[in-house]
Amino acid sequence: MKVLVIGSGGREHALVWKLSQSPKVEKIYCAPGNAGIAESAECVPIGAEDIPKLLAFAKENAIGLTVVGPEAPLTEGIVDKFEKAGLMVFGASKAAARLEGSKSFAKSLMTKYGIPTAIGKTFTDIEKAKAYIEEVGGKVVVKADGLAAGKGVMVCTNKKQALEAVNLVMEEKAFGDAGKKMVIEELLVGEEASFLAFTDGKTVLPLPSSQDHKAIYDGDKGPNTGGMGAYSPAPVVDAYMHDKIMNEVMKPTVKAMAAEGAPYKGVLYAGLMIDGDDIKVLEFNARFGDPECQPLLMRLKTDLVEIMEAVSKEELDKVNLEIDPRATVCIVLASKGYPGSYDKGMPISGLDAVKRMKDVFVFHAGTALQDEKIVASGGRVLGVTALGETIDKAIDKAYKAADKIKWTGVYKRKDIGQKASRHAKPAPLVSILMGSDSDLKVMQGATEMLTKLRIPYEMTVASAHRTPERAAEIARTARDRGIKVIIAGAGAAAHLAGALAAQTTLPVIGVPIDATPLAGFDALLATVQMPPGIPVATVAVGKMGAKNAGVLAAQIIGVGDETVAKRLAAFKEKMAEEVIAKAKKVEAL
Ligand SMILES: Nc1c(C(=O)O)ncn1[C@@H]1O[C@H](COP(=O)(O)O)[C@@H](O)[C@H]1O
Repeated sequence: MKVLVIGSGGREHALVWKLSQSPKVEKIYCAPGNAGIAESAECVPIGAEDIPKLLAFAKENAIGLTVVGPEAPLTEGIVDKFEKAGLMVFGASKAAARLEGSKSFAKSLMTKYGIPTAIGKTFTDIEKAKAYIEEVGGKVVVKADGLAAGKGVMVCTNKKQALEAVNLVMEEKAFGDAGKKMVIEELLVGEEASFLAFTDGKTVLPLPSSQDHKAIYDGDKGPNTGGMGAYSPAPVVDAYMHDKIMNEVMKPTVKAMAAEGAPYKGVLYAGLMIDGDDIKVLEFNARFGDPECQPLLMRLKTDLVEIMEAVSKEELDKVNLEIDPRATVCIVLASKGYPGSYDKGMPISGLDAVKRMKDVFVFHAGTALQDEKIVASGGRVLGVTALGETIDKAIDKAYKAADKIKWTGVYKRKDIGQKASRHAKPAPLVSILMGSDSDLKVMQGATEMLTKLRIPYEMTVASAHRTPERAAEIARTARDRGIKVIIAGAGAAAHLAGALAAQTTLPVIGVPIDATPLAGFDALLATVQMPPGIPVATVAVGKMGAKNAGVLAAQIIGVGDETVAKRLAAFKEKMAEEVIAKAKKVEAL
Protein backbone atom coordinates (compact mmCIF):
# COMPACT_ATOMS: atom_id res chain seq x y z
CA MET A 1 0.00 0.00 0.00
CA LYS A 2 1.09 3.58 -0.62
CA VAL A 3 0.91 5.89 2.37
CA LEU A 4 0.84 9.69 2.56
CA VAL A 5 1.86 11.42 5.80
CA ILE A 6 0.88 15.07 6.14
CA GLY A 7 3.15 17.46 8.08
CA SER A 8 6.82 18.31 8.44
CA GLY A 9 7.84 18.01 12.10
CA GLY A 10 9.38 15.48 14.45
CA ARG A 11 5.95 13.93 14.95
CA GLU A 12 5.62 13.27 11.24
CA HIS A 13 9.15 11.85 11.07
CA ALA A 14 8.22 9.43 13.86
CA LEU A 15 5.03 8.46 11.99
CA VAL A 16 6.98 7.87 8.76
CA TRP A 17 9.64 5.88 10.67
CA LYS A 18 7.03 3.66 12.30
CA LEU A 19 4.87 3.23 9.18
CA SER A 20 7.94 2.28 7.13
CA GLN A 21 8.39 -0.77 9.40
CA SER A 22 5.04 -2.20 8.28
CA PRO A 23 5.20 -5.08 5.80
CA LYS A 24 2.00 -3.67 4.30
CA VAL A 25 3.72 -0.48 3.12
CA GLU A 26 5.38 -0.33 -0.28
CA LYS A 27 6.00 3.43 -0.47
CA ILE A 28 5.60 6.47 1.75
CA TYR A 29 5.11 10.07 0.65
CA CYS A 30 5.29 13.00 3.05
CA ALA A 31 3.85 16.45 2.39
CA PRO A 32 5.88 18.57 2.83
CA GLY A 33 8.34 16.55 5.01
CA ASN A 34 11.92 17.50 5.91
CA ALA A 35 15.50 16.33 5.33
CA GLY A 36 15.28 13.45 7.84
CA ILE A 37 11.93 12.26 6.53
CA ALA A 38 13.42 12.26 3.01
CA GLU A 39 15.61 9.33 4.06
CA SER A 40 12.59 7.00 4.26
CA ALA A 41 9.84 8.79 2.32
CA GLU A 42 9.47 10.80 -0.86
CA CYS A 43 8.81 14.40 0.15
CA VAL A 44 6.24 16.27 -1.94
CA PRO A 45 6.21 20.06 -1.84
CA ILE A 46 2.59 20.53 -0.77
CA GLY A 47 1.81 22.45 2.43
CA ALA A 48 0.00 20.59 5.23
CA GLU A 49 -2.95 22.99 4.96
CA ASP A 50 -3.41 22.88 1.19
CA ILE A 51 -6.28 20.38 1.29
CA PRO A 52 -7.33 20.55 -2.41
CA LYS A 53 -3.76 19.83 -3.59
CA LEU A 54 -3.29 17.04 -1.02
CA LEU A 55 -6.55 15.44 -2.12
CA ALA A 56 -5.59 15.65 -5.79
CA PHE A 57 -2.18 14.12 -5.00
CA ALA A 58 -3.74 11.24 -3.05
CA LYS A 59 -6.16 10.48 -5.88
CA GLU A 60 -3.52 10.68 -8.61
CA ASN A 61 -1.09 8.45 -6.76
CA ALA A 62 -3.59 5.86 -5.53
CA ILE A 63 -2.73 6.47 -1.88
CA GLY A 64 -4.16 3.67 0.28
CA LEU A 65 -3.83 5.45 3.63
CA THR A 66 -3.34 9.12 4.50
CA VAL A 67 -2.15 10.02 8.00
CA VAL A 68 -2.71 13.58 9.20
CA GLY A 69 -0.09 14.86 11.67
CA PRO A 70 -0.95 18.44 12.66
CA GLU A 71 -4.17 19.94 14.01
CA ALA A 72 -4.84 22.73 11.50
CA PRO A 73 -5.88 20.54 8.52
CA LEU A 74 -8.00 18.40 10.90
CA THR A 75 -10.01 21.37 12.14
CA GLU A 76 -10.35 22.50 8.49
CA GLY A 77 -12.06 19.18 7.68
CA ILE A 78 -9.38 17.31 5.70
CA VAL A 79 -10.66 13.96 6.96
CA ASP A 80 -14.24 14.63 5.85
CA LYS A 81 -13.03 15.63 2.38
CA PHE A 82 -10.81 12.56 1.94
CA GLU A 83 -13.54 10.24 3.19
CA LYS A 84 -16.08 11.83 0.84
CA ALA A 85 -13.68 11.02 -2.00
CA GLY A 86 -13.59 7.39 -0.83
CA LEU A 87 -10.01 7.56 0.51
CA MET A 88 -8.85 5.92 3.73
CA VAL A 89 -7.54 8.60 6.11
CA PHE A 90 -6.42 8.54 9.73
CA GLY A 91 -7.45 11.52 11.84
CA ALA A 92 -10.38 13.21 13.55
CA SER A 93 -13.26 14.56 11.47
CA LYS A 94 -13.97 18.29 11.47
CA ALA A 95 -16.77 17.88 14.01
CA ALA A 96 -14.62 15.65 16.24
CA ALA A 97 -11.57 17.94 16.00
CA ARG A 98 -13.61 20.67 17.71
CA LEU A 99 -12.44 19.02 20.93
CA GLU A 100 -9.11 20.70 20.18
CA GLY A 101 -10.25 23.49 17.84
CA SER A 102 -12.64 25.08 20.33
CA LYS A 103 -11.79 25.26 24.01
CA SER A 104 -15.33 26.37 24.81
CA PHE A 105 -16.78 23.34 22.99
CA ALA A 106 -14.47 21.02 24.96
CA LYS A 107 -15.35 22.75 28.23
CA SER A 108 -19.09 22.52 27.71
CA LEU A 109 -18.86 18.87 26.58
CA MET A 110 -16.91 17.97 29.73
CA THR A 111 -19.36 19.85 31.94
CA LYS A 112 -22.36 18.22 30.27
CA TYR A 113 -21.00 14.66 30.56
CA GLY A 114 -19.34 14.95 33.97
CA ILE A 115 -15.77 14.58 32.69
CA PRO A 116 -13.48 16.09 35.35
CA THR A 117 -12.03 19.47 34.37
CA ALA A 118 -11.21 22.84 35.93
CA ILE A 119 -14.15 25.09 36.71
CA GLY A 120 -14.34 27.61 33.88
CA LYS A 121 -16.51 30.00 31.92
CA THR A 122 -16.67 31.05 28.28
CA PHE A 123 -16.72 34.74 27.33
CA THR A 124 -17.28 36.70 24.14
CA ASP A 125 -17.51 40.03 25.93
CA ILE A 126 -14.33 41.65 27.28
CA GLU A 127 -16.08 43.59 30.06
CA LYS A 128 -17.82 40.46 31.35
CA ALA A 129 -14.50 38.61 31.25
CA LYS A 130 -12.84 41.36 33.31
CA ALA A 131 -15.73 41.45 35.78
CA TYR A 132 -15.34 37.67 36.25
CA ILE A 133 -11.66 38.11 37.10
CA GLU A 134 -12.56 40.86 39.60
CA GLU A 135 -14.96 38.38 41.16
CA VAL A 136 -12.82 35.21 41.30
CA GLY A 137 -9.33 36.74 41.57
CA GLY A 138 -6.23 36.51 39.40
CA LYS A 139 -5.21 32.87 39.89
CA VAL A 140 -6.70 31.77 36.58
CA VAL A 141 -5.79 30.38 33.20
CA VAL A 142 -6.88 32.50 30.25
CA LYS A 143 -7.33 30.56 27.01
CA ALA A 144 -8.09 31.79 23.52
CA ASP A 145 -10.89 29.59 22.18
CA GLY A 146 -9.35 28.56 18.86
CA LEU A 147 -6.04 27.14 17.65
CA ALA A 148 -3.04 29.29 18.59
CA ALA A 149 -0.11 26.88 18.15
CA GLY A 150 0.08 26.29 21.91
CA LYS A 151 0.57 30.02 22.62
CA GLY A 152 -3.04 30.92 23.36
CA VAL A 153 -2.95 29.62 26.94
CA MET A 154 -1.81 32.06 29.63
CA VAL A 155 -1.26 30.96 33.20
CA CYS A 156 -1.84 33.95 35.54
CA THR A 157 -1.04 34.23 39.21
CA ASN A 158 -2.46 37.70 39.93
CA LYS A 159 -5.22 40.04 38.77
CA LYS A 160 -2.89 42.30 36.80
CA GLN A 161 -1.58 39.40 34.72
CA ALA A 162 -5.07 38.00 34.19
CA LEU A 163 -6.48 41.35 33.00
CA GLU A 164 -3.49 41.78 30.66
CA ALA A 165 -4.10 38.31 29.23
CA VAL A 166 -7.76 39.19 28.59
CA ASN A 167 -6.66 42.38 26.81
CA LEU A 168 -4.11 40.48 24.74
CA VAL A 169 -6.74 38.04 23.49
CA MET A 170 -9.74 40.30 23.02
CA GLU A 171 -8.47 43.85 22.55
CA GLU A 172 -5.07 43.40 20.90
CA LYS A 173 -6.40 40.30 19.11
CA ALA A 174 -2.98 38.66 19.42
CA PHE A 175 -4.45 35.34 18.28
CA GLY A 176 -6.74 36.73 15.58
CA ASP A 177 -10.08 34.97 15.24
CA ALA A 178 -8.98 32.27 17.68
CA GLY A 179 -9.51 34.92 20.37
CA LYS A 180 -13.06 35.96 19.49
CA LYS A 181 -14.12 33.75 22.35
CA MET A 182 -12.14 32.84 25.44
CA VAL A 183 -12.30 30.46 28.36
CA ILE A 184 -11.24 31.57 31.83
CA GLU A 185 -10.73 28.75 34.28
CA GLU A 186 -9.35 28.06 37.75
CA LEU A 187 -5.60 27.52 38.02
CA LEU A 188 -4.95 23.89 38.94
CA VAL A 189 -2.06 22.50 40.93
CA GLY A 190 -0.42 19.10 40.60
CA GLU A 191 1.64 17.25 38.08
CA GLU A 192 0.88 17.21 34.37
CA ALA A 193 0.72 14.10 32.21
CA SER A 194 -0.33 13.32 28.67
CA PHE A 195 -2.59 10.37 27.94
CA LEU A 196 -3.13 9.28 24.35
CA ALA A 197 -5.33 6.56 22.95
CA PHE A 198 -6.37 5.22 19.59
CA THR A 199 -10.11 5.07 19.14
CA ASP A 200 -12.51 4.08 16.37
CA GLY A 201 -15.40 5.83 18.12
CA LYS A 202 -16.26 2.76 20.20
CA THR A 203 -13.16 0.94 21.38
CA VAL A 204 -10.47 2.93 23.20
CA LEU A 205 -6.92 1.49 23.09
CA PRO A 206 -4.59 3.41 25.39
CA LEU A 207 -0.95 4.12 24.65
CA PRO A 208 1.41 4.32 27.63
CA SER A 209 1.44 7.59 29.56
CA SER A 210 3.89 10.31 28.63
CA GLN A 211 4.88 13.83 29.58
CA ASP A 212 6.38 16.73 27.69
CA HIS A 213 8.46 19.70 28.83
CA LYS A 214 6.92 22.87 27.47
CA ALA A 215 9.14 25.67 28.82
CA ILE A 216 12.34 26.68 27.03
CA TYR A 217 14.68 26.68 30.06
CA ASP A 218 15.65 24.11 32.69
CA GLY A 219 13.35 23.87 35.71
CA ASP A 220 10.35 24.69 33.48
CA LYS A 221 11.36 28.37 33.36
CA GLY A 222 10.88 30.86 30.53
CA PRO A 223 8.33 31.09 27.75
CA ASN A 224 6.43 28.09 26.45
CA THR A 225 7.53 26.30 23.29
CA GLY A 226 6.03 23.54 21.17
CA GLY A 227 7.87 21.16 23.56
CA MET A 228 11.56 20.77 24.45
CA GLY A 229 11.46 17.07 25.25
CA ALA A 230 9.25 14.23 26.41
CA TYR A 231 9.37 10.89 28.14
CA SER A 232 7.28 7.76 28.54
CA PRO A 233 6.01 6.41 30.86
CA ALA A 234 5.03 9.26 33.21
CA PRO A 235 5.43 7.67 36.66
CA VAL A 236 2.62 9.82 38.08
CA VAL A 237 0.28 7.56 36.04
CA ASP A 238 0.57 4.24 37.87
CA ALA A 239 -1.68 1.23 37.14
CA TYR A 240 -4.44 2.60 39.35
CA MET A 241 -4.39 6.07 37.77
CA HIS A 242 -4.23 4.51 34.30
CA ASP A 243 -7.55 2.71 34.91
CA LYS A 244 -9.05 5.79 36.49
CA ILE A 245 -8.09 7.96 33.49
CA MET A 246 -9.55 5.41 31.09
CA ASN A 247 -12.81 5.16 33.07
CA GLU A 248 -13.28 8.82 33.98
CA VAL A 249 -11.83 10.59 30.95
CA MET A 250 -11.04 8.61 27.81
CA LYS A 251 -14.02 6.25 27.52
CA PRO A 252 -16.61 8.86 28.64
CA THR A 253 -15.21 11.41 26.17
CA VAL A 254 -15.44 9.01 23.23
CA LYS A 255 -18.97 8.09 24.34
CA ALA A 256 -19.92 11.74 24.73
CA MET A 257 -18.69 12.62 21.23
CA ALA A 258 -20.74 9.76 19.77
CA ALA A 259 -23.79 10.94 21.70
CA GLU A 260 -23.26 14.45 20.31
CA GLY A 261 -23.33 13.05 16.77
CA ALA A 262 -19.61 13.67 16.25
CA PRO A 263 -18.04 10.21 16.62
CA TYR A 264 -14.35 10.52 17.44
CA LYS A 265 -11.94 8.45 15.35
CA GLY A 266 -8.17 8.79 15.42
CA VAL A 267 -5.84 9.63 18.28
CA LEU A 268 -7.39 11.29 21.30
CA TYR A 269 -4.90 13.19 23.45
CA ALA A 270 -5.87 14.32 26.94
CA GLY A 271 -3.60 16.80 28.72
CA LEU A 272 -4.18 16.08 32.43
CA MET A 273 -3.41 17.60 35.80
CA ILE A 274 -2.96 14.97 38.49
CA ASP A 275 -3.03 15.79 42.18
CA GLY A 276 -2.96 12.69 44.41
CA ASP A 277 -5.72 10.60 42.87
CA ASP A 278 -7.56 13.64 41.53
CA ILE A 279 -7.55 13.98 37.73
CA LYS A 280 -8.65 17.01 35.74
CA VAL A 281 -8.53 17.50 31.99
CA LEU A 282 -6.56 20.61 31.01
CA GLU A 283 -7.12 20.24 27.29
CA PHE A 284 -7.80 17.79 24.50
CA ASN A 285 -5.83 17.49 21.30
CA ALA A 286 -7.18 15.75 18.24
CA ARG A 287 -3.82 14.27 17.17
CA PHE A 288 -0.46 13.01 18.42
CA GLY A 289 1.50 15.47 20.54
CA ASP A 290 4.89 16.63 19.28
CA PRO A 291 7.30 15.58 20.82
CA GLU A 292 5.30 12.94 22.81
CA CYS A 293 4.69 11.05 19.55
CA GLN A 294 8.41 10.26 19.25
CA PRO A 295 8.92 8.41 22.58
CA LEU A 296 5.48 6.79 22.29
CA LEU A 297 5.94 5.36 18.80
CA MET A 298 9.36 4.11 19.79
CA ARG A 299 7.65 1.94 22.44
CA LEU A 300 4.85 0.74 20.17
CA LYS A 301 5.56 -2.71 18.76
CA THR A 302 2.26 -3.30 16.94
CA ASP A 303 2.08 -2.53 13.22
CA LEU A 304 0.82 1.07 12.98
CA VAL A 305 -0.85 0.47 9.61
CA GLU A 306 -2.88 -2.34 11.14
CA ILE A 307 -4.03 -0.02 13.95
CA MET A 308 -4.91 2.82 11.59
CA GLU A 309 -6.83 0.54 9.22
CA ALA A 310 -8.76 -0.89 12.20
CA VAL A 311 -9.63 2.64 13.36
CA SER A 312 -10.88 3.53 9.91
CA LYS A 313 -12.95 0.34 9.56
CA GLU A 314 -14.19 0.63 13.17
CA GLU A 315 -12.66 -2.72 14.06
CA LEU A 316 -10.30 -1.60 16.78
CA ASP A 317 -11.75 -4.22 19.15
CA LYS A 318 -9.78 -6.78 17.11
CA VAL A 319 -6.41 -5.11 17.79
CA ASN A 320 -4.09 -5.55 20.76
CA LEU A 321 -1.38 -2.99 21.40
CA GLU A 322 2.00 -4.47 22.15
CA ILE A 323 4.20 -2.04 24.05
CA ASP A 324 7.94 -2.20 24.74
CA PRO A 325 8.23 -2.23 28.56
CA ARG A 326 11.34 -0.05 28.42
CA ALA A 327 11.24 3.72 29.01
CA THR A 328 11.89 6.31 26.30
CA VAL A 329 13.16 9.87 26.43
CA CYS A 330 13.22 12.45 23.62
CA ILE A 331 15.48 15.51 23.87
CA VAL A 332 14.70 18.34 21.49
CA LEU A 333 17.66 20.21 20.00
CA ALA A 334 16.63 23.74 19.06
CA SER A 335 18.33 26.76 17.52
CA LYS A 336 19.36 29.70 19.73
CA GLY A 337 16.60 32.27 19.93
CA TYR A 338 13.69 29.80 19.73
CA PRO A 339 10.76 30.26 20.54
CA GLY A 340 11.59 33.78 19.28
CA SER A 341 13.52 34.38 16.05
CA TYR A 342 16.47 32.16 15.14
CA ASP A 343 19.00 31.66 12.34
CA LYS A 344 18.69 29.05 9.62
CA GLY A 345 21.08 27.24 7.31
CA MET A 346 23.74 26.09 9.83
CA PRO A 347 25.23 22.68 8.89
CA ILE A 348 24.65 19.94 11.50
CA SER A 349 27.46 17.56 12.49
CA GLY A 350 27.41 14.32 14.47
CA LEU A 351 24.31 12.70 12.95
CA ASP A 352 26.31 9.77 11.53
CA ALA A 353 27.95 9.04 14.88
CA VAL A 354 24.52 8.77 16.50
CA LYS A 355 23.22 6.51 13.73
CA ARG A 356 25.67 3.87 14.96
CA MET A 357 24.21 3.90 18.50
CA LYS A 358 21.77 1.14 19.47
CA ASP A 359 18.26 2.02 20.67
CA VAL A 360 18.64 5.67 19.69
CA PHE A 361 16.89 7.45 16.84
CA VAL A 362 17.11 11.07 15.77
CA PHE A 363 13.80 12.42 14.49
CA HIS A 364 14.07 15.54 12.37
CA ALA A 365 11.74 18.45 13.07
CA GLY A 366 13.24 21.46 11.27
CA THR A 367 15.96 20.39 8.86
CA ALA A 368 16.63 20.91 5.16
CA LEU A 369 19.16 19.73 2.59
CA GLN A 370 21.56 22.40 1.31
CA ASP A 371 24.42 21.43 -1.01
CA GLU A 372 23.87 17.82 0.10
CA LYS A 373 24.39 18.79 3.72
CA ILE A 374 21.72 18.62 6.42
CA VAL A 375 21.20 22.11 7.89
CA ALA A 376 19.04 23.53 10.67
CA SER A 377 15.98 25.21 9.18
CA GLY A 378 13.54 25.57 12.07
CA GLY A 379 13.28 26.54 15.73
CA ARG A 380 12.99 22.97 16.92
CA VAL A 381 15.47 21.08 14.77
CA LEU A 382 15.92 17.49 16.03
CA GLY A 383 14.42 15.12 18.60
CA VAL A 384 17.03 12.69 19.91
CA THR A 385 15.07 9.72 21.26
CA ALA A 386 16.45 6.76 23.24
CA LEU A 387 15.15 3.57 24.85
CA GLY A 388 16.45 2.39 28.23
CA GLU A 389 15.70 -0.30 30.84
CA THR A 390 14.79 2.50 33.24
CA ILE A 391 13.95 6.15 32.75
CA ASP A 392 17.42 7.08 34.14
CA LYS A 393 19.16 4.84 31.60
CA ALA A 394 17.07 6.27 28.77
CA ILE A 395 17.94 9.82 29.90
CA ASP A 396 21.63 8.93 29.99
CA LYS A 397 21.63 7.40 26.55
CA ALA A 398 19.60 10.20 24.98
CA TYR A 399 22.00 12.85 26.38
CA LYS A 400 25.06 10.87 25.27
CA ALA A 401 23.65 10.87 21.76
CA ALA A 402 22.45 14.49 21.87
CA ASP A 403 25.89 15.70 23.01
CA LYS A 404 27.44 14.31 19.82
CA ILE A 405 25.25 16.54 17.61
CA LYS A 406 26.41 20.11 17.00
CA TRP A 407 25.75 23.24 14.96
CA THR A 408 26.31 26.92 15.58
CA GLY A 409 23.72 27.95 18.13
CA VAL A 410 22.44 24.49 19.12
CA TYR A 411 20.45 24.61 22.37
CA LYS A 412 18.89 21.90 24.53
CA ARG A 413 17.49 21.67 28.04
CA LYS A 414 19.67 19.73 30.45
CA ASP A 415 16.90 18.34 32.64
CA ILE A 416 14.61 16.42 30.31
CA GLY A 417 13.11 13.45 32.18
CA GLN A 418 14.34 14.61 35.60
CA LYS A 419 10.77 15.03 36.83
CA ALA A 420 10.07 11.38 35.99
CA SER A 421 13.33 10.26 37.49
CA ARG A 422 12.65 12.13 40.74
CA HIS A 423 9.15 10.74 40.77
CA ALA A 424 10.33 7.21 40.25
CA LYS A 425 12.52 7.44 43.33
CA PRO A 426 10.43 7.90 46.47
CA ALA A 427 11.16 4.86 48.59
CA PRO A 428 8.09 2.74 49.35
CA LEU A 429 6.70 3.00 52.89
CA VAL A 430 4.18 0.19 52.55
CA SER A 431 4.81 -3.30 51.19
CA ILE A 432 1.73 -5.01 49.73
CA LEU A 433 1.95 -8.77 49.28
CA MET A 434 -0.69 -11.13 47.96
CA GLY A 435 -0.81 -14.91 47.84
CA SER A 436 -1.64 -15.00 44.12
CA ASP A 437 -2.16 -12.67 41.20
CA SER A 438 -5.81 -13.74 41.37
CA ASP A 439 -6.02 -11.51 44.47
CA LEU A 440 -4.97 -8.38 42.56
CA LYS A 441 -8.43 -6.93 41.81
CA VAL A 442 -9.27 -6.97 45.52
CA MET A 443 -5.87 -5.67 46.64
CA GLN A 444 -6.20 -2.68 44.31
CA GLY A 445 -8.52 -1.35 47.00
CA ALA A 446 -5.38 -0.81 49.11
CA THR A 447 -3.40 0.85 46.30
CA GLU A 448 -6.34 3.13 45.58
CA MET A 449 -6.28 4.48 49.15
CA LEU A 450 -2.49 4.72 49.33
CA THR A 451 -2.46 6.70 46.05
CA LYS A 452 -5.19 8.99 47.40
CA LEU A 453 -3.12 9.61 50.53
CA ARG A 454 0.13 9.82 48.52
CA ILE A 455 1.92 7.04 50.37
CA PRO A 456 4.52 5.29 48.16
CA TYR A 457 4.19 1.51 48.13
CA GLU A 458 5.65 -1.61 46.57
CA MET A 459 3.49 -4.53 45.53
CA THR A 460 4.23 -8.15 44.67
CA VAL A 461 3.03 -11.75 44.85
CA ALA A 462 4.52 -14.12 47.44
CA SER A 463 2.99 -17.16 49.06
CA ALA A 464 3.71 -18.68 52.45
CA HIS A 465 2.71 -22.03 50.92
CA ARG A 466 4.16 -21.90 47.43
CA THR A 467 7.21 -19.65 47.92
CA PRO A 468 7.83 -19.69 51.68
CA GLU A 469 11.46 -18.51 51.46
CA ARG A 470 10.64 -15.58 49.20
CA ALA A 471 7.78 -14.44 51.47
CA ALA A 472 9.99 -14.70 54.57
CA GLU A 473 12.86 -12.82 52.90
CA ILE A 474 10.61 -9.90 51.90
CA ALA A 475 9.35 -9.61 55.47
CA ARG A 476 12.80 -9.99 57.04
CA THR A 477 14.36 -7.24 54.91
CA ALA A 478 11.36 -4.89 54.97
CA ARG A 479 12.46 -2.71 57.90
CA ASP A 480 15.92 -2.15 56.43
CA ARG A 481 14.36 -1.17 53.12
CA GLY A 482 12.46 1.63 54.87
CA ILE A 483 9.08 -0.10 54.91
CA LYS A 484 6.86 0.97 57.80
CA VAL A 485 3.81 -1.29 57.33
CA ILE A 486 3.14 -4.61 55.55
CA ILE A 487 -0.25 -5.39 54.01
CA ALA A 488 -0.88 -9.05 53.16
CA GLY A 489 -3.90 -10.26 51.21
CA ALA A 490 -4.72 -13.96 50.74
CA GLY A 491 -7.66 -16.26 50.24
CA ALA A 492 -8.40 -19.88 51.27
CA ALA A 493 -6.15 -21.13 54.12
CA ALA A 494 -4.64 -17.67 54.31
CA HIS A 495 -1.37 -18.08 56.19
CA LEU A 496 0.48 -15.32 54.42
CA ALA A 497 -0.13 -12.45 56.85
CA GLY A 498 0.74 -14.57 59.88
CA ALA A 499 3.84 -16.04 58.26
CA LEU A 500 5.08 -12.53 57.40
CA ALA A 501 4.33 -11.25 60.90
CA ALA A 502 6.48 -14.07 62.24
CA GLN A 503 9.50 -12.63 60.42
CA THR A 504 9.30 -8.94 61.35
CA THR A 505 8.51 -6.45 64.08
CA LEU A 506 6.73 -4.17 61.62
CA PRO A 507 2.94 -3.99 61.89
CA VAL A 508 1.22 -6.43 59.51
CA ILE A 509 -2.32 -5.85 58.23
CA GLY A 510 -4.15 -8.90 56.90
CA VAL A 511 -6.81 -8.75 54.17
CA PRO A 512 -8.89 -11.95 53.97
CA ILE A 513 -9.95 -12.64 50.39
CA ASP A 514 -13.08 -14.34 49.17
CA ALA A 515 -11.48 -17.00 46.93
CA THR A 516 -13.31 -20.26 47.72
CA PRO A 517 -16.87 -21.57 48.20
CA LEU A 518 -16.51 -20.54 51.87
CA ALA A 519 -16.79 -16.89 50.74
CA GLY A 520 -13.75 -15.61 52.61
CA PHE A 521 -14.76 -16.95 56.01
CA ASP A 522 -11.88 -19.45 55.76
CA ALA A 523 -9.35 -16.68 55.00
CA LEU A 524 -10.84 -14.46 57.73
CA LEU A 525 -10.34 -17.05 60.45
CA ALA A 526 -6.91 -18.08 59.19
CA THR A 527 -5.78 -14.46 59.22
CA VAL A 528 -7.39 -13.16 62.40
CA GLN A 529 -6.94 -16.10 64.80
CA MET A 530 -3.26 -15.51 65.49
CA PRO A 531 -1.66 -16.96 68.64
CA PRO A 532 -0.55 -14.40 71.28
CA GLY A 533 2.72 -12.63 70.46
CA ILE A 534 2.31 -12.47 66.68
CA PRO A 535 -0.58 -10.09 65.95
CA VAL A 536 -2.10 -9.50 62.53
CA ALA A 537 -4.38 -6.46 62.31
CA THR A 538 -7.17 -8.09 60.32
CA VAL A 539 -9.60 -6.01 58.28
CA ALA A 540 -12.90 -6.98 56.62
CA VAL A 541 -13.13 -9.61 53.87
CA GLY A 542 -12.64 -8.40 50.29
CA LYS A 543 -12.24 -5.03 48.62
CA MET A 544 -13.76 -3.09 51.51
CA GLY A 545 -11.13 -4.61 53.77
CA ALA A 546 -8.36 -3.90 51.25
CA LYS A 547 -9.37 -0.23 51.17
CA ASN A 548 -9.34 -0.08 54.95
CA ALA A 549 -5.92 -1.76 54.97
CA GLY A 550 -4.64 1.17 52.88
CA VAL A 551 -6.19 3.73 55.23
CA LEU A 552 -5.00 1.89 58.35
CA ALA A 553 -1.45 1.72 56.97
CA ALA A 554 -1.58 5.48 56.40
CA GLN A 555 -2.88 6.01 59.95
CA ILE A 556 0.01 3.97 61.38
CA ILE A 557 2.48 6.07 59.36
CA GLY A 558 0.57 9.22 60.36
CA VAL A 559 1.40 8.64 64.06
CA GLY A 560 4.89 9.95 63.38
CA ASP A 561 4.30 11.97 60.20
CA GLU A 562 2.48 15.32 60.40
CA THR A 563 1.94 15.59 56.66
CA VAL A 564 0.30 12.20 56.38
CA ALA A 565 -1.82 12.96 59.46
CA LYS A 566 -3.02 16.19 57.81
CA ARG A 567 -3.88 14.33 54.60
CA LEU A 568 -5.87 11.82 56.63
CA ALA A 569 -7.79 14.62 58.32
CA ALA A 570 -8.60 16.18 54.93
CA PHE A 571 -9.65 12.76 53.61
CA LYS A 572 -12.10 12.32 56.49
CA GLU A 573 -13.46 15.80 56.00
CA LYS A 574 -14.08 15.16 52.30
CA MET A 575 -15.82 11.91 53.13
CA ALA A 576 -18.11 13.75 55.56
CA GLU A 577 -18.91 16.38 52.91
CA GLU A 578 -19.87 13.65 50.48
CA VAL A 579 -22.23 12.12 53.02
CA ILE A 580 -23.89 15.49 53.63
CA ALA A 581 -24.33 15.95 49.87
CA LYS A 582 -25.94 12.52 49.64
CA ALA A 583 -28.17 13.30 52.62
CA LYS A 584 -29.40 16.47 50.90
CA LYS A 585 -30.20 14.49 47.75
CA VAL A 586 -32.21 11.93 49.70
CA GLU A 587 -34.02 14.61 51.72
CA ALA A 588 -35.02 16.34 48.48
CA LEU A 589 -36.75 13.21 47.11
N1 LIG B 1 -3.60 -18.20 51.08
C1 LIG B 1 -2.70 -18.30 50.13
C2 LIG B 1 -1.31 -18.29 50.31
C3 LIG B 1 -0.64 -18.12 51.63
O1 LIG B 1 -1.31 -18.05 52.64
O2 LIG B 1 0.57 -17.98 51.62
N2 LIG B 1 -0.75 -18.43 49.13
C4 LIG B 1 -1.72 -18.46 48.19
N3 LIG B 1 -2.92 -18.37 48.80
C5 LIG B 1 -4.24 -18.17 48.22
O3 LIG B 1 -4.74 -19.14 47.38
C6 LIG B 1 -5.81 -18.55 46.63
C7 LIG B 1 -5.89 -19.21 45.30
O4 LIG B 1 -4.72 -18.95 44.55
P1 LIG B 1 -4.65 -19.22 42.96
O5 LIG B 1 -5.67 -18.30 42.34
O6 LIG B 1 -3.24 -18.88 42.58
O7 LIG B 1 -4.96 -20.68 42.79
C8 LIG B 1 -5.50 -17.07 46.53
O8 LIG B 1 -6.55 -16.33 47.11
C9 LIG B 1 -4.23 -16.94 47.33
O9 LIG B 1 -4.17 -15.79 48.12
